[in-house]
Amino acid sequence: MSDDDVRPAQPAPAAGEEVVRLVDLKRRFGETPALEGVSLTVRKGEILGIIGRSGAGKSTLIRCLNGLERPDSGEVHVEGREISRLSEGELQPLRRRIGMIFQHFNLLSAKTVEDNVALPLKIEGRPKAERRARAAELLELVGLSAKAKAYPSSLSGGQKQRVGIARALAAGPALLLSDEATSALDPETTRSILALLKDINQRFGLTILLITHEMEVIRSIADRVAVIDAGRIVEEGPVWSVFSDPQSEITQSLLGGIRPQLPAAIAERLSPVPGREAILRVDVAGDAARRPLLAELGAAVPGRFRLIHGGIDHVQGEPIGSLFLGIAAKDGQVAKSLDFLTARGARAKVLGYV
Ligand SMILES: Nc1ncnc2c1ncn2[C@@H]1O[C@H](COP(=O)(O)OP(=O)(O)OP(=O)(O)O)[C@@H](O)[C@H]1O
Repeated sequence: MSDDDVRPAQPAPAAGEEVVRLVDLKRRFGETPALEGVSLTVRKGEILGIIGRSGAGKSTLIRCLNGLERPDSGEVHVEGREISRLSEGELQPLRRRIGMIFQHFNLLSAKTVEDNVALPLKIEGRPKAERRARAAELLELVGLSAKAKAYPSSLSGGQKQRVGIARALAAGPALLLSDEATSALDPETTRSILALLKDINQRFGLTILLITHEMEVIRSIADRVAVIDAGRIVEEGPVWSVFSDPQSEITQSLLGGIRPQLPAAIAERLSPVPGREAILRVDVAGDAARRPLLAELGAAVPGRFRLIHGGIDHVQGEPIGSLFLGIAAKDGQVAKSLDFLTARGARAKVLGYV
């Protein structure tokens, strides 16, 4: 299919313009605050990941964005238009500017794959021939042309989500909202669906806002990440930057599974009382992660040290990493090593002693 096919039917904002802007969004359910003043923007062509634990407010945020929920206060701008006070009738055309994909796919079981994909166009009253042609193009895009006449029950989870993606793109949306779209899929299928989303984003400049509770999803495809906790955005920034230096406890905890951790056998023996060997955590990003830091440390600071665990990863093409070092706690070697590593742009701290 050509680039024109996924371009929105109405004029879209210029590159870098805000597709979504939320301003101080608040929503309570009785005594329960779901959103406590959320402000964020999504710019054209970017993939913003919103991550948070269960109950953090993610679904409420999405529902405010597509007009299914009205905030108590604050503003929801989609393509420059404030939508939070619009009537149902006024919301209908705007909802077409937002495609959605869901954890459980939400396909109609009594309709064929191609009819599911064409459904948004049928609702718009577009002619049958156009619907057929568009469904065929989209099914080709998601690699499912052979399944056009099949019913959803005969598809795998990954195939169902591909149909969901094709359907979400049918009306040429300005924004794709992904609500835990890979949470029900196995890791390999998850990777293929995320690769498809990234491909669509890069080829057509489609703006994507994805909601997830998995950092791996953010790491794979998002440009920016916003961490939501108890109805507030607690941290936001480019993915590599947040991953390399997470500020909030919740972000650190969400990253726990994918950042190197001190091996349990050593963590259990760790003591705050200075002993034979100091255990250091050294976090590096950008230039500090590109240099031969350990060789330089060995040459600059005399004494014995060992690499216990860690490595360098690449996120959005930026090297970031965490290293755990054991350094002999004598002759000032620990203090000299800390000074040296800090001067080289690393973040180094003593976790304890063994
Ligand atoms: N309709 C509702 N009535 C009452 N409380 C609600 C309602 N919707 C959400 N809440 C509450 O608001 C808070 C935020 O819920 P929300 O569903 O937005 O979180 P979430 O991050 O999407 O969680 P999950 O990942 O489990 O879906 C929770 O405390 C939830 O119990």
